[in-house]
Amino acid sequence: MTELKNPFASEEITAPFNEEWQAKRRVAAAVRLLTEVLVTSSPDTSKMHDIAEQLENTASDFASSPRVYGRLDWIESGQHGSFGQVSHELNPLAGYSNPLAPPVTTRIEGDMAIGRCFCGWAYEGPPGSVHGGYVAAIFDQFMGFAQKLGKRPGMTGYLNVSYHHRTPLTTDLHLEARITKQEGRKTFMEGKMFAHDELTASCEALFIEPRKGMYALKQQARPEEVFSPPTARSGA
Ligand SMILES: CCCCCCCC(=O)SCCNC(=O)CCNC(=O)[C@H](O)C(C)(C)COP(=O)(O)OP(=O)(O)OC[C@H]1O[C@@H](n2cnc3c(N)ncnc32)[C@H](O)[C@@H]1OP(=O)(O)O
Repeated sequence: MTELKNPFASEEITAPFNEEWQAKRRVAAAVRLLTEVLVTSSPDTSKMHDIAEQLENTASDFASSPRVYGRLDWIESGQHGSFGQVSHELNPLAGYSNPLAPPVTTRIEGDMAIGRCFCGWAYEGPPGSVHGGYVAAIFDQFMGFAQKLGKRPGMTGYLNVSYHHRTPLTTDLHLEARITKQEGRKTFMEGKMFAHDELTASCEALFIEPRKGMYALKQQARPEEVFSPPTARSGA
């Protein structure tokens, strides 16, 4: 079971597996900063075109290194860490090496899961507030971690989110979750999100352990095609 052991479950941020991830965390932090600056600044247009060219060159330079697509490929060589360690880095909500991740941090305290998150201006939906889709995504990640309490890890069957108050940007968000019921492969949970002690959102979630267990997912077919993001130059 160590392969899928969850490395998110510490109050401290788990250290990177090796120097490669340490460097990638730094790059990811820089990209996060870039995203924050992009959506909160207004340089003149020609300066922005210059910046875009620099970034395009940086991306090409990056892309010329060996490419690895997907966590299964990342673990294949044994050089980049275990499935859990790679997930810890690349998870789209909690991965320190993935600039899409705010990131969400998580830990277990007794029979509760506790989480923390902080969303900058790039996450704005309603004015000054976190986009509701991101609130749901944060819950999905957090509840997916919290099901660890039940020891039957599975995938989200449903996630019903209630939005009580706006969830503010640039504010420490506190998350709590607990199991309400377990029936065989099914784990039912409830979760809450707070900002400054105010309940902003809550959820009810069902996670279902797949018939053949989570390991079976590793045997399933993986996407074949290499994804090339559209660029402004290609007109998208
Ligand atoms: C360990 C880290 C995990 C991290 C998770 C991160 C969170 C995620 O983003 S997961 C991604 C989003 N979720 C998904 O993609 C899941 C897609 N769905 C599936 O793959 C499958 O439907 C799966 C695995 C959930 C269940 O499939 P399977 O194992 O075949 O279940 P199956 O035997 O049909 O049903 C089991 C039970 O669950 C119930 N059930 C299945 N789906 C649902 C559902 N959506 N809602 C309610 N009940 C359901 C069935 O009715 C059945 O109940 P009972 O035993 O009482 O008859």
